[in-house]
Amino acid sequence: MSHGWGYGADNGPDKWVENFPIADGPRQSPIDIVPSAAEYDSTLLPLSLKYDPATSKGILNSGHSFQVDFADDNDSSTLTGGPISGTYRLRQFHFHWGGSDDRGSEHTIDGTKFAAELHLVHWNTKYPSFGDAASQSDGLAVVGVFLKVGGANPQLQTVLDALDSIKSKGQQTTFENFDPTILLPGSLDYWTYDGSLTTPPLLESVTWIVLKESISVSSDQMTKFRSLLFTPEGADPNAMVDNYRPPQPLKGRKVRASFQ
Ligand SMILES: O=C(O)Cc1ccc(OCc2ccccc2)cc1
Ligand SMILES: [Zn+2]
Repeated sequence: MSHGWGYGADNGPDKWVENFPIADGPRQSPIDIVPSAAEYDSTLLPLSLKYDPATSKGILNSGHSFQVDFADDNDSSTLTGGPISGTYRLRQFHFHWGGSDDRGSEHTIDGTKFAAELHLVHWNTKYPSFGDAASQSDGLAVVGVFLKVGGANPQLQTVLDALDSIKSKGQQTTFENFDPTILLPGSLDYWTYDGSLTTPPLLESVTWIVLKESISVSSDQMTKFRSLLFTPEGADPNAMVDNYRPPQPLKGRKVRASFQ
């Protein structure tokens, strides 16, 4: 049985290049964001995120993270404005987190890691499907939100309460009437740059939109993330922690800021 990619010593981020040579490509993600080196771009539009809670469908343990999936057969939940042109549909959101509160985010700010990072994944409706869009240079737009340890986050808790039902890889359950807007911080100021999926197949199809303002998460809530397993029911249990890729070389890319 081929040993699929993961986050362990034998199949983790340093090994991905063996099966996915694009891992050493020119626009890989995540990156370290250096605010003082980012360029304010006054032509960047405000983000417009319009989500319909009726589009949320279910929550799944993918074996790499957990994700909430959305119906994307119409324009009920979309991202427009910001650095992108046209309309991108919300497909799913998921998180990356650490084995302890001092690490877990994929992007970093001046080298600072956060405890976790939320990714809201959208695809460009100029393409017929998510799968088609995922292989195009302007196919995806991911909004990244840092989770900073502090007070408990009640809005996040509704998601965490569902995790007991999807402890093992492959488990899923319904997750309806959820509006991901409630997970967003007050400010939608952002940095943006051209990058990639942060997991295999590492496709260089993502316009990254990383919010400047974080949302809060308590240390107890972080413990809930770590109760998930990378492994399927019945296998030796392996805690789902440190499911993040470290920052990748910038290779000359510019990071733009929507704010001064
Ligand atoms: O947010 C991220 O981590 C980037 C990312 C976004 C979407 C995503 O979807 C899985 C997937 C995408 C394309 C092809 C196969 C699988 C996988 C990773
Ligand atoms: Zn992600």
